[in-house]
Amino acid sequence: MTEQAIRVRRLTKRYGGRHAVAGIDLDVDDGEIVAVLGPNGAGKTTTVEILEGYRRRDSGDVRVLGEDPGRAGRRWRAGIGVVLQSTHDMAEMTVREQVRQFARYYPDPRDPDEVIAAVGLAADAGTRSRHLSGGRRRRLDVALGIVGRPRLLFLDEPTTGFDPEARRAFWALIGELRAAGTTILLTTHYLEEAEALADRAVVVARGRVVATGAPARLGDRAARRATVRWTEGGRRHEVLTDTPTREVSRLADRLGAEIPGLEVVRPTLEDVYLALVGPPASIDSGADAREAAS
Ligand SMILES: Nc1ncnc2c1ncn2[C@@H]1O[C@H](COP(=O)(O)OP(=O)(O)OP(=O)(O)O)[C@@H](O)[C@H]1O
Repeated sequence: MTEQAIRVRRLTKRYGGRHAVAGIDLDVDDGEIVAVLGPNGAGKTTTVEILEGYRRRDSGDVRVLGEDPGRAGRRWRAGIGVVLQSTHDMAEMTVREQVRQFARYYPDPRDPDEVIAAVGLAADAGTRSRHLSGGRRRRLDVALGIVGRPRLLFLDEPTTGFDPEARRAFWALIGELRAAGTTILLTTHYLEEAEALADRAVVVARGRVVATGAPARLGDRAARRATVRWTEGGRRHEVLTDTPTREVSRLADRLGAEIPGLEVVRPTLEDVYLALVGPPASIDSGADAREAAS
């Protein structure tokens, strides 16, 4: 069944006089994993919460699993799974109790114990959630998001605060959901997360889509350009080029086989992303990557 899971046209939402979402278009096919990337305040959560039916839009056309989330009923809700940014509090209940309770909300849930095992929490099934580490707590959130066997899963910044090991384990879990055919829309600040997980990335800044495409090809032309630097006549020289190999070979003809101080630098995905979204107010690692590349 190839159908569009999400179709959004000209979506807007204002808070007071300010646009949080200023005309977003978004398409997600069935079975696709799409990452919405963007800095703090870009409008990602507002957009996703409108798609989940938790916020009202001001204008625009929104279809999620064929329905308008602003009007859809319980049957529609049973088809979506949601992992919010900040979680509900059932701190005194154990992992197993929470997953079982959530399973009761759905007409055709997965087996709670299988879900607990799938997210790697089998050893913690009897643990109260307030005793779980941040990473394990997030796995429980995912378990609650998938126990209803959703066709479409929303993950809002699922790995914020994870250490690298927990992040990789989480990525593996998403890979399993992908293999099972789940459609996933996730928001993230992490470019490497979009690259690891998503078929397509949609970059949002100031309430608008500023780029869309396969994560590795974001910014496309800019991503293929390279900077060639070398030393000649006691000075550093630099050119920006689409054809660095030809440039280097021309230099070699002119300067001899060993070109003094030769460097060929391609922009990292971080560089391309930062160029798209503007100043990196909230993207510390991006600033580092830029410094390292320059
Ligand atoms: N309930 C609200 N009332 C007023 N303004 C809001 C509300 N929710 C969000 N905003 C504002 O709307 C803009 C977009 O916020 P949103 O949370 O959608 O961005 P985001 O991209 O998800 O950011 P983050 O990565 O920090 O979660 C921000 O300027 C935010 O301050």
